Amino acid sequence: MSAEYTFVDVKEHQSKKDLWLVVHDMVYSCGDFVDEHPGGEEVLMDVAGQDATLAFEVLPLDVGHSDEAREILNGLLVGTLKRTGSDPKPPVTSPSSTSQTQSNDAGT
Ligand code: HEM
Repeated sequence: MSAEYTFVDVKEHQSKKDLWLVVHDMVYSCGDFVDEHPGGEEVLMDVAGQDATLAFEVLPLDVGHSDEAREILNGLLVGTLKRTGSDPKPPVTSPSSTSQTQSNDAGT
């Protein structure tokens, strides 16, 4: 699927059963996966409807998720993110970019 969604669209899916999140400007529908997540449903609910790039890449065990987790994520893809002018910039997650400090409040 290659539909395009804005954050306005993504934010409409914040319930446990209908949970979208953004990782690297791709949009994923994770409702069916929430109960199976080894990290628990709470952390997914925390980023529901938001950019979860940092949460996915960095927070778990300080190293991010495994390749297996990435494959699961791929299977949940519903489209790509279309950023509009006022949207937060994508978080910088490259390990080589430690000198960059960037605040990314994707919340409302
Ligand atoms: C749809 C997106 C996600 C998928 C498919 C996913 C998948 C997984 C998988 C398969 C694991 C097992 C370890 C591994 O293979 O890396 C895991 C662990 C974990 N995940 Fe996620 N995850 C997602 C999003 C998140 C988010 C947004 C957070 C927020 C911080 C998070 C936090 C964790 C934590 C803390 C663990 C470690 C659990 C433990 O072993 O104690 N995950 N996740």
